[in-house]
Amino acid sequence: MSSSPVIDLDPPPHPDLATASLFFDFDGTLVELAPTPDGVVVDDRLRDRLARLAKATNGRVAIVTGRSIAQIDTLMGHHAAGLAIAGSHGAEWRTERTGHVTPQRSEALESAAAELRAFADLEGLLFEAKSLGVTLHYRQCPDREADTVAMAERVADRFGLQANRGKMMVEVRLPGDKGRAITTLMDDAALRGTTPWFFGDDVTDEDGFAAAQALGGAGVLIDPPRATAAAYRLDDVAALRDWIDAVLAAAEAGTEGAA
Ligand SMILES: O=P(O)(O)OC[C@H]1O[C@H](O[C@H]2O[C@H](CO)[C@@H](O)[C@H](O)[C@H]2O)[C@H](O)[C@@H](O)[C@@H]1O
Repeated sequence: MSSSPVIDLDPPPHPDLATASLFFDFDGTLVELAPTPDGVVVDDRLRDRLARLAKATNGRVAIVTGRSIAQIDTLMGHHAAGLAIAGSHGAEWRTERTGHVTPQRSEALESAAAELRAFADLEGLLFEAKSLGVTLHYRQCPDREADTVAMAERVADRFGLQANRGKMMVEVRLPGDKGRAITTLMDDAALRGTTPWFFGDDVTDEDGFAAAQALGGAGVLIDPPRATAAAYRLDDVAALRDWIDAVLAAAEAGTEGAA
């Protein structure tokens, strides 16, 4: 079987913050991955970086995540209030103008969650309950991957829900994707006509990269080289933090580039 070679991508240039809208995935992009969902570290330097970016872009900074908005609020504290957030892969969102827009949890989701919780208990998986979905994590028992994914896909299919895979996990949830999430946020009067940049690490971020590009912007992969719809790449969370610091330093010194 032949597969096309993966071409490495350049690091992103500095965006023109006067016209850019910046969208960030959370886990693996803004914060380092941890063994468990509750184990991630959100430090004050990250909160400070996001606040300074929001100031420099006139508020056009958003988190676009597979986590629920409630989880981001818990992890970010009151700093989350200053940012737009699309949670649950875009099934819910919150901006200053719209407030929190979210569908109801469906009976199908309740039933699917009960079945998957029982499966997780039996298999020794970490079960994560979220506002509009559930995640089965096999990071602690990678040999359970195939069975776990198969179970999640069966249950999603039976209850008319969406299953998707991510890093060492599979989710069952209400429909949504990060492309739609970015398109929805970009329709806000404050963002319309600006240039979207989306930074993400996981396969579920690929829809977001494609949407950013379709809207005249670009995706930035935060991961080792792989086949991707992103136009640029940085190695990891630390490299993204350094890049943000350089962008902020240039902007705050009044020497910002205009990509
Ligand atoms: O869209 P994201 O913001 O990247 O969220 C995707 C999922 O992230 C979380 O899981 C991932 O991070 C965990 C903590 O570092 C890690 O243990 C796990 O293996 C990763 O897949 C979160 O728990 C999920 O709910 C999100 O959907």
